[in-house]
Amino acid sequence: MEGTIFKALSGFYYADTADGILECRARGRFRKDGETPLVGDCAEITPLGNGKGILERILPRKNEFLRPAVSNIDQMVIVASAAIPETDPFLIDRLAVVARLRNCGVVVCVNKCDLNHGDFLVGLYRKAGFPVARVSAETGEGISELIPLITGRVSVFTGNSGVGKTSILNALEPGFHLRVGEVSEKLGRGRHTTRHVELFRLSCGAVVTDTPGFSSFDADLLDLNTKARLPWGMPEFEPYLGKCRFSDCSHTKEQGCAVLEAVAQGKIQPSRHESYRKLYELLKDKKEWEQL
Ligand SMILES: Nc1nc2c(ncn2[C@@H]2O[C@H](COP(=O)(O)OP(=O)(O)OP(=O)(O)O)[C@@H](O)[C@H]2O)c(=O)[nH]1
Ligand SMILES: [Zn+2]
Repeated sequence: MEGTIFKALSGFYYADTADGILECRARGRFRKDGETPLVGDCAEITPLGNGKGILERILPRKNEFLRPAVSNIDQMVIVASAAIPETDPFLIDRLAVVARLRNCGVVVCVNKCDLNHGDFLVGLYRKAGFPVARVSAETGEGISELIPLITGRVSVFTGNSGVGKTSILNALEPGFHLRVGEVSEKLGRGRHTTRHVELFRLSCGAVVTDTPGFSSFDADLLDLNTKARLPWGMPEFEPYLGKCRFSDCSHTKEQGCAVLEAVAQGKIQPSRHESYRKLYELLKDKKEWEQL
């Protein structure tokens, strides 16, 4: 039978199947082949009775991420805020590049609008072409506009620490006290969490996970192929790609660059191009083998 892995914990994989939830072990072959089942995977499972099963095979993935280790994600919901802690647009841009280059959609969710409307962020990302929801997890404002953006899809909620990811998930599902405050203060430095990754099905039909602690997906950013494909990580660059004077144009400083011209004409926003340039510099000196 087939099942979707929604939780991985201490060597057990919990899969949602037609027969309900099965607690599974992976066949020894997985370890031998260096293959790790991920939360989000669709798997072939042999049921063993008693709610237990064996993972036989992972079906082809639509995408996969390293940190958090999840697969088959439809979209990244990037939670941002113009109130404390303010979100740096460069972070949003970085996350959005990772998502797009992994065949994963992006929704920008500007939270804490009860404290600050975040017009700058809302305008910036609407103009860049992303679906944007403006919400307050505190008052519930805008949450009804977020729901259609996530219904029927698997979303990973991410964004800088304290921006309100968990609060939004709780606002989406009242009474769904998603690991609130499950934070170890003992470790001293900042917020360290020992949470596992888990997919949750909300009653509105959305499947969600929030990233354990904060993940900038930087490991994913530096992964294979990002450098060559970076321009395709910026959706509003697309109409101009292939139209530069030089075919190997980096779109950072060249004469006859169609992307730079679009920036000059106000069709691409300077802050988005600036993020692209920073990412380009970051990835420029990475040799292919270092990116593996
Ligand atoms: N005023 C206001 N406060 C909010 C809102 N959303 C969240 N907060 C507060 O912001 C703080 C952080 O919220 P969390 O939901 O824990 O943020 P998080 O993004 O999950 O944080 P990490 O788990 O550290 O990644 C809490 O004190 C919340 O009560 C909001 O819309 N308005
Ligand atoms: Zn160019």
